[in-house]
Amino acid sequence: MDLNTMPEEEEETYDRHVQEYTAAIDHTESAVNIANRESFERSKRPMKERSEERATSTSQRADQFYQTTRRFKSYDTAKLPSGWLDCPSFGQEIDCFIPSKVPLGEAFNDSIPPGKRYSFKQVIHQHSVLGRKLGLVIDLTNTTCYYSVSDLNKEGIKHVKISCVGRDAVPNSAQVNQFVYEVSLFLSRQNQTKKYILVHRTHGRNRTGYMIIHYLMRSTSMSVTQAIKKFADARPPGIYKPDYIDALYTYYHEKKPRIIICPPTPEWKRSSDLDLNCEAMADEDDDGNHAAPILDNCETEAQMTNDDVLGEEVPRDLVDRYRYFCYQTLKLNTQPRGAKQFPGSHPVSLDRENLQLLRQRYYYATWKADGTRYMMLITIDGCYLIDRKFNIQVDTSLAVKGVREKTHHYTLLDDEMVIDTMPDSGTQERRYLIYDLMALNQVSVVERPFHERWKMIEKEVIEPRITERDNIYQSWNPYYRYDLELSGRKGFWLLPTVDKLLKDFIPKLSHEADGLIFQVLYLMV
Ligand SMILES: Nc1nc2c(ncn2[C@@H]2O[C@H](COP(=O)(O)OP(=O)(O)OP(=O)(O)O)[C@@H](O)[C@H]2O)c(=O)[nH]1
Repeated sequence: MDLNTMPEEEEETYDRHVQEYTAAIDHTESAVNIANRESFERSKRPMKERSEERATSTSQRADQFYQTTRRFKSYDTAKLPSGWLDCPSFGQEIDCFIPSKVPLGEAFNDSIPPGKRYSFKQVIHQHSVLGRKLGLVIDLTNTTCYYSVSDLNKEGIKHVKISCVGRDAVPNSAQVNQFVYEVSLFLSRQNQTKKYILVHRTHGRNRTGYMIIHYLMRSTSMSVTQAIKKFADARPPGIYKPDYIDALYTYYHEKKPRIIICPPTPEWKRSSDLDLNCEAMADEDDDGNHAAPILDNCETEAQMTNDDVLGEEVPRDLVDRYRYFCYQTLKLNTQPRGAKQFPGSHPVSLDRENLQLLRQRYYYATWKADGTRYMMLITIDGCYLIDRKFNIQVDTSLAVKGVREKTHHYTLLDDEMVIDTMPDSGTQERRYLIYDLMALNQVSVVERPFHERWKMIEKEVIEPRITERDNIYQSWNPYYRYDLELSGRKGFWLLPTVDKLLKDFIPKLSHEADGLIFQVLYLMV
């Protein structure tokens, strides 16, 4: 196959334009001679070099061709997304990703000179020439008017739409999570043949880069700076909206180094943003350089409450999968989609009838922190909060992957979210007080005695995180803001020391306590 071969329907128009083109330009060497000479020289070079050269020479020819054909036919480019025509079609591969501008279907042919067309027919063709097989297209535009997915369906390429609404906003966490989820799902189903994922918004820079960088952050140990650079190298100039870059640093708890300079808006985008009066025009499916809407720690401003809705929505499939995992971990029988009720254990009141339980078992005591209970599921894709109604939301202010060599995957904790009010300043801070561990890296530990589980919280969750924090500070990523992670293990006391707990400890707490909890240590024999 050859990149120089256009898909069938275009051949006729293409040929006609080529004839017009060849007639219009002045040649000192005949076309046949040039073709023969080039073909001879090409045959002497290695295969890969040849196909890359073909791609370049095609685009050079297309450019010349476009300049010339413009003289013969006028194309109504006003219908195109601004800057689209001159924006390079796609970038280098980044692992399995190919960042791309939006392919435009045949309905746009009257607006695009043949050499500049970029529909899915060309996309598929061009990548197959480069030896790449597309398996998935992730469309981040907020419209369906650019192309029909029928060409993709015919080729067995999956199409996923994640509509990124909102001119001013970086994609929200739900959209980011859906992106990461779709990619992970796709990759987990790959067989031997590597298949690629084409990701596009309108021009394939800001939102496209933002999403791909999120995936890199969660699946590798790169820092934000490294991931931003990797994307920029593959798809120059990379993300050029400062707000998007800031949002990535905020999201992954990294301080932005001073040397990070946001590239200027590319020329092809700038010139298209000016109307005939040289006034800046608004984009139809892209956004301006507005303030980043989310993720800054605005919590300090508003008064926090236990009833605040924390975290952001996650895709439905993921909710079902995580619910089912909770049921399996807690050894409750159910079908994958039958997990509907919150499965966590619940204390019973210490009434007259239950008092005898204190004689049958050994207990630890702890204060009943007055907050909101969440089970917390840590996966490499993020930290999920599971509330008493069994809703599952992702919380971006909690531990996130991207800075760790090794992270928890499917570790399930039980905790109480409390709001601590600092005695001196009166400022509020959310804290997650972990009081139980149900699964450690996919393995259920509910059948182990509580004192073992409690030790495991310290050994497997808290201590590695502290070590990691120290490594992060000392080594390659001194910018990671560990202080934004607000979790700790809840303290437990042996029953004989309850008096101390009541008189000394509880009065000094920075949050409310409304009683005591007795936790079974093990049965008395
Ligand atoms: N199991 C357990 N629960 C705790 C602990 N600290 C606080 N809690 C909270 O206490 C709740 C159980 O208390 P109950 O009074 O039986 O239930 P409740 O009425 O839903 O709780 P509140 O809304 O806090 O009044 C749990 O669901 C947790 O939210 C702890 O250390 N262990």
